[in-house]
Amino acid sequence: MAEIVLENVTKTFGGTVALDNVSLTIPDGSFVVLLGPTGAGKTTTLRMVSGLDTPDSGEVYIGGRPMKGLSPAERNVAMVFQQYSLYPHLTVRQNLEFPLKSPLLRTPLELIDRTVKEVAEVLQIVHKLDNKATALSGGEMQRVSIGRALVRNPQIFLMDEPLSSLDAKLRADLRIELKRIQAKLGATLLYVTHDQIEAMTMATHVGVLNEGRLVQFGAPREVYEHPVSVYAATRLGQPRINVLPADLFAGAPSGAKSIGLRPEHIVQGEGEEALVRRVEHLGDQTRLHLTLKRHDLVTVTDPHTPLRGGETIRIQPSRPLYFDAAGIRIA
Ligand SMILES: Nc1ncnc2c1ncn2[C@@H]1O[C@H](COP(=O)(O)OP(=O)(O)OP(=O)(O)O)[C@@H](O)[C@H]1O
Repeated sequence: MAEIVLENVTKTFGGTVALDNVSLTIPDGSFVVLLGPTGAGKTTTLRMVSGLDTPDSGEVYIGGRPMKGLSPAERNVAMVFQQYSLYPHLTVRQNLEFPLKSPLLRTPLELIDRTVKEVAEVLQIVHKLDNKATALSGGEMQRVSIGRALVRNPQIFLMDEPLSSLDAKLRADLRIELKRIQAKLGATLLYVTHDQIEAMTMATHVGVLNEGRLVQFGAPREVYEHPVSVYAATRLGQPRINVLPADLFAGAPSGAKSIGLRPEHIVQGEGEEALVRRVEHLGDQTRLHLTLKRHDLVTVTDPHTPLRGGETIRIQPSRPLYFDAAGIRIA
């Protein structure tokens, strides 16, 4: 496996700057999740690493080697996309064998057999090896797509929203599976998602992109607890961080324009009076939707709270984050 380095990478399409001078080091064996809304530059970053596209300026290194001029095949990276890219007329076994049967590789047949078996075991699809790809469920098809990446034993895995077309239960199962596979192989994985739960649960590092610029890179907990800006703070956390005018509560430092309060960082019992608009019982937790001086906010509370809509409670911040007028964190 290998470290990936992007050094001052810029890519434009016509008038659109897709990546703006991005420098990023993806450590060997890490699971890096790129976060950002549509158009932030996530897929473009993957394409720069894969060799499907090339930077206008800057350089990509894999395992210390500059990648300029090297094709995707020469880079030894494997990609998994949101849409399964299986051959429908082939069996699962044939789909898994396919990447190894490239004449370029000249892989011995016994090795192909062994590798396919090992990968099928890891992905728990051994019993499906002789099924046609079309006879699989969506989750199984995506496992086979991931398997096609795994058999090649690449230096790097690049995954672009591989779980987003699956239902919630399968997504949750495959999240755990992917993390397990990555840990087992010690693979370097660069992963794009809109799903912040995937980011929090799988990533060793997250990279937050905003309009082609990398605005923060660090462990998910680090970005969650110490975001550099409102933008970075709102990328992680469900329910989202409450961003309110700083003067709603006493104690804001000078220059603070807004206060960021994670739902779990609101203490009940004393402080400002807030109206309970709605009590949302989710089973393992209960959310309170509150209104404080005409501002809406969400907090979490005891799952068995007796509170009901229409009541009032007192709240105050614990561990507040403060941001200036430009949204940059100042405290
Ligand atoms: N081939 C292309 N031609 C023209 N513009 C492109 C091309 N590829 C990307 N762009 C533009 O570059 C910007 C970044 O796109 P990119 O696909 O990297 O975003 P993204 O963060 O992956 O978004 P999404 O979450 O929608 O996939 C966008 O404004 C997009 O429209």
